[in-house]
Amino acid sequence: MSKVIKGGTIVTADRQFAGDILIEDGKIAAIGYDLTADEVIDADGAYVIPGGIDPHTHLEMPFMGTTADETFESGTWAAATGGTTMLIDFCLPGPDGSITNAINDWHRKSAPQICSDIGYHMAITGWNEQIFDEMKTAVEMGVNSFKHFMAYKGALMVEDDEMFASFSRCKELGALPMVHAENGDIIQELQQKYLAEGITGPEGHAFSRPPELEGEAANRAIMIADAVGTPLYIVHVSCEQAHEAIRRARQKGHRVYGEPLIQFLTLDESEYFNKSWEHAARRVMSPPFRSKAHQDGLWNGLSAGSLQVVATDHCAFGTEKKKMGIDDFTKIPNGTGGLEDRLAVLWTTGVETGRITPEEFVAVTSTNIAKILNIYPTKGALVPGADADIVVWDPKISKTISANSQKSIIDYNVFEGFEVTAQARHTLSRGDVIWSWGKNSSPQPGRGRFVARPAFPSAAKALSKWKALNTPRKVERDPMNIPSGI
Ligand SMILES: NC(=O)NCCC(=O)O
Ligand SMILES: [Zn+2]
Ligand SMILES: [Zn+2]
Repeated sequence: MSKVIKGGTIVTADRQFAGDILIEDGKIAAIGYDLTADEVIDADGAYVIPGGIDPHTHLEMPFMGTTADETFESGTWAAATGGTTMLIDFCLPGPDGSITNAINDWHRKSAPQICSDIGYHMAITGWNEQIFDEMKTAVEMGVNSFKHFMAYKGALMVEDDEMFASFSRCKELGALPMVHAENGDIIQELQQKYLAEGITGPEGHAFSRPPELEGEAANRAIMIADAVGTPLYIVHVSCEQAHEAIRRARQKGHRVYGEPLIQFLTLDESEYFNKSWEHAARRVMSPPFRSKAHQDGLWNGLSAGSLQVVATDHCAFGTEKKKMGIDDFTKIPNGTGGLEDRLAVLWTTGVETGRITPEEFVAVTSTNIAKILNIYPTKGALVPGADADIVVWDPKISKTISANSQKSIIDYNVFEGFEVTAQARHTLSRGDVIWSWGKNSSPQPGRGRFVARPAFPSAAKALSKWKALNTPRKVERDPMNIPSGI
């Protein structure tokens, strides 16, 4: 059965125009005027945008001795109700260290639960021949991005030489290396320092992870990627120190991408000084929320193009699990929520204020990451042939964000009380309407699909060519000009 989305203003990453979108067999069949179909979806007075893609989630993440509460079912459903139609989740190696087994484990967990499409990044948390070999298999399984934690010493953290080896393997395979950029060694020292001083509350989390430690690690990761000759994606950029490193690298022609979180654009470190332990602990994530002084730079980066993607790092532990750190902030499971509210909060604080345009909104919530991860234009685009992952985005539907009414499974919301002035009137995933505002939509677990991502995004190919032209070469000397040995 064909559908047509009629009467809306279509917004892509580069323009806005009035038009209709015809959908057939889960794909966009045509974009034009006065199109007809079996079913009409009313977009009158609304925008029509590509479904949001959130490239940074940790559903059911085993972490810090527990597991994140947000499931693949509740997480993909909450995301869909907020206009996000694809998540990219992080696979973590299990006790056997196998990354291919980890990918299959994530398939086993996610497939029966997801109501919309999913992709994976693979975490590299050590280095050995098995990982070297299995990275090739992972790429063949449709995972073309590999995450390196420079923090979480003793758990997920890798050393510089391991990153160099893994980035080199990424280059060989045409895969994208990603980093969590914080100096894990110094964080551990500062954690012990503040605990010894009797600071055990969530404020200690912020004190022990100053922005300088993120900036240093961002510079280090950029240096390693440049030495190898590969692009680099820096996740959850929170501060000016990291953003400045990215700007400098990009001005030198390095292909470095930066991903601020919707939380970092709108919330700040004062949350950690709240007198309620629970309020503060619920907001413990890494890197921590920063002072307001950092927010303007992140916003400017989105409109200037030095930062490309707004994500959420949705890693949601309920309050009961946060209490694991009641006497020691280093034991508070790190992570907050955000995937349900990312688009509405960014639209309200960004587009409605004029900080970003509707086109930039589409770019940073969908199109840019689709290009970076090599799934454009199947995803992140409104063009014939693309998957019909589409949102009728209604700027006149407003709501007050609250844990009491959210679809997310956890018992709090870091955006509690935010008045947002835009919502998904309809969310379509591969042409199926999976959410409609004001209707009693319910999740359809298992209808989502894994989206395999081919390797060799164009940036990696271009960089390889340029590096090959400029690589250091042996100087051929006439033996006559070489002094004989003494
Ligand atoms: N970010 C966070 O606090 N938790 C999730 C794991 C990570 O991304 O570092
Ligand atoms: Zn991280
Ligand atoms: Zn993360």
